[in-house]
Formats: sequence, structure tokens, C-alpha cells
Amino acid sequence: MNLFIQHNKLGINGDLKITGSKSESNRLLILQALYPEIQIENLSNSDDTRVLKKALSKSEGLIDIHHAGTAMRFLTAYFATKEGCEVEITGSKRMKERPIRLLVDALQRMGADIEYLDKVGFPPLKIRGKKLHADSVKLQANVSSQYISALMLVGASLPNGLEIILDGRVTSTPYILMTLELLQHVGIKGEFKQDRIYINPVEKLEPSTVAVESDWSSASYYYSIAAISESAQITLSNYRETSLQGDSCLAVIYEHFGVHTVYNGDKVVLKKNKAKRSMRLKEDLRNSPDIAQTIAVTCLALGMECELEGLHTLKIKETDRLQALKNEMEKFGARVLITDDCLKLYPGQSLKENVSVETYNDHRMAMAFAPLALKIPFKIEEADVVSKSYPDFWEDLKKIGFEVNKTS
Ligand SMILES: O=C(O)C1=C[C@@H](OP(=O)(O)O)[C@@H](O)[C@H](O)C1
Ligand SMILES: C=C(OP(=O)(O)O)C(=O)O
Repeated sequence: MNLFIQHNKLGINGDLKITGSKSESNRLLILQALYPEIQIENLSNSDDTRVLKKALSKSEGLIDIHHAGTAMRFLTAYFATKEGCEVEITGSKRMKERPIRLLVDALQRMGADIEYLDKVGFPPLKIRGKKLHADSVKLQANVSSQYISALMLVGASLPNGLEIILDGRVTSTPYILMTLELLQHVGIKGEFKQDRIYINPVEKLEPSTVAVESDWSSASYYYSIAAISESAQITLSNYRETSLQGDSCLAVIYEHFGVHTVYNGDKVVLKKNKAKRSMRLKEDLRNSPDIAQTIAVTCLALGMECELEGLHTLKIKETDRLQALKNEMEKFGARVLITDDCLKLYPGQSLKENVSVETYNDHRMAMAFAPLALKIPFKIEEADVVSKSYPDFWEDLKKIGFEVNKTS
């Protein structure tokens, strides 16, 4: 489905409730499968959460997790440690190009029975679950935090718990802290000190209910909308000032664009008046890679130069996001320089018209570009990709005045 998207009003007002965080949801589903005493509220309605939930109802046969990175990584650790399971986990064409070797190596060193069914180091995998007795494992920490979270999630179910020794500079750290805080919340003791994570063994938990906070990465598109509009007041429900999600740093970053965040009970209100904003932005996004595309496009819309660093994980996500950003932002007349971990944007004098934005099977390409319609109408290709994390995205945009129409 291709969409033509435009917005003719200058001011934006609205009240929205975004679905639950997919990162929190997917961690809690794994924990619930290990400890049925856990109840979950406000689970994400994303594809990634749906496929994970479905996979957890199986103990044998073929499992297809499509594009869901967390599902791939978390289920690999889950099934490897689940005695008696025998599954083949596969995914989309892109998933078969997303590396998983560091996690598989770590699990194999712990005694797991995992086999590559195609290319070594990549899905699909054949996993025969067994009881693992190892109590310590070392892992390279600078490629994806999801490998570390995967081991943490199963750590308490091992007879002796698990010590994870992190090698190299840790990336996407807030996601590791999120895992730790959720473990602690349901009653599992754990610690993250310097280069070591300890998870205590637990057989059974006290019953608990965990309410998932709404998704901050999805909120980023409204920060961008507020930043690009002349004036805005957008209220988003089910958010907390002290969030487990690292992407809540948006509230600080978007002050550079004149967007002010007010926390009001369980809501956040994004306010933009014709405020002062920075002339140029420089940010290190090593801790919040999922908002890089949003920020780059906000800068493009505002004609603002930016330099984004710490982007070394972007190449192995749903697409090579650095190359995809360069390709699509240049269609609007910008000059974009990329290296392995950095993006520099030099917007043109004006935004070029009649652009068709490719989305590369990446939900965040579609959603990050959408706010640009406040400046210039354009086409978004394969716009249904948004369902990976935020299926109601286009409906929610319509609620705040965007015109979104199917096109060829
Ligand atoms: O653990 C998680 O829920 C996630 C961790 C991050 O991945 P990396 O650690 O691979 O950067 C992030 O990009 C992804 O969307 C979700
Ligand atoms: C990178 C992402 O997801 P995953 O790695 O879980 O596929 C994302 O949602 O931006």
C-alpha cells in the first residue's frame, strides 16, 4: 500500500493513546512463559509482539518471526534453555541477514544445542532445548544489546542463575537496564556492575501484575510533528516521567527544537510555541538508536544541519538505516554524508517536490518521514510496514489532521 500524505494546517492539537512498548512487552512475554505468575497489562499490539506471543505457544516445529529482532534473539535463548523443545526459528529475508552468532556462540558455550540451517552466524536456527548448567558466560557487548537481554531473561531459570561478562564497550545500554528493572519488578534479583551482570536463580515467583508503559520510540514521531509545526499541543497517554525506556530522552533532545514536555499524571503534553531552537544539532545516539531516523528527518524539515554519532548498530537493523536515510533525504535535495557510525546532514535551500519515499521494509523509515508532510506533500511506499511496532500509526495521524490517502 502506497500513501500520499499532506497536512494543510499550521497548528496541531490532539490527544492520543499509543500502544504499549514492544520492548517491554516482549521481555514480559518471555518472563511470563517462564513464570506464569506474571500478569501483563497494556501489551503492545505490534506485529513483533504478536509473533513472539504466538511462538511461545509452541514447543516444536517451524516458527516464523518475520522482521522481529527481539523475538528472534529472545526466543533463541528461551528455546535453548527449555528442556524438551525442538524448534526451527526462521524469519524474513532481512532477518536471515541480521547476525546472531555472538548469542548462539555464548549459548553453545553454555552447553546449548543450536544448529545453523543456512548461513553460519545467521537465522534460520534449529534449536533442541536442554537444561543448561553453566553459571557464567562472556559475550561481546558492542554489537547488539538484545543478545545480552536474551541471556538475562533466561538467567533466573537456570539452576545457578547466570553471570554475564561483557566484553568491549556496551551499546544500547538503556535496553539492558530495562531488562534488569523488569526482572527486579517481578521479583528476580539481579545486578549490573561495570562489565558484569548477575542474575539470581528463581524457581517460582510471587504473583504480580505489570503495566506496560506506552511506547516512547513511537512517541518520537509526535515530537517531530510538534517540532516541525508552527504551534502544537499534543497529549499522549500512558507515559511516565521515570520511564524504563531509554527513548524517553526525547523530552530532553527535543528541547533543542523548541518542544517542551509537561508530565501530567499518566500523560505527557508536548508543547511547541514559536520558540527558540538550536541552529545545528550534534547528538550521540549510542543509547537510543531507534530515534535516529526521527531526529534526522526533523532536521531535514527544519533546514537544520545535524551530526548524529553512535549509529554503528543502524546497519544491522530492519534495513541499513544509514544508507536508507541518505538515499531518501537526498531525494528532497539534502546532502548526506555517512560513515559506519555517523550521519551528517546538510539540508538544501528548499525541499524538492514530487518525492516518493522508499521504506525498505522498515517501519521507522515510514514513520520518521511522515512528519515532513507538514512542509511538503509526498508519497510513502509500502506504508503498511508501520505494523511492526505501531499498527495504528496512520489512523492516529489522521486524528491530528493529516490527510492520508491511498495512491498507486
Ligand atoms: O532490546 C530491545 O528491545 C531493543 C534493543 C535495541 O537493539 P540493539 O541493542 O540491537 O541496538 C533497539 O534498537 C531495538 O529496537 C529494541
Ligand atoms: C530495531 C528495531 O527492532 P528489532 O531489532 O527488534 O527488529 C526497531 O524497532 O527499530
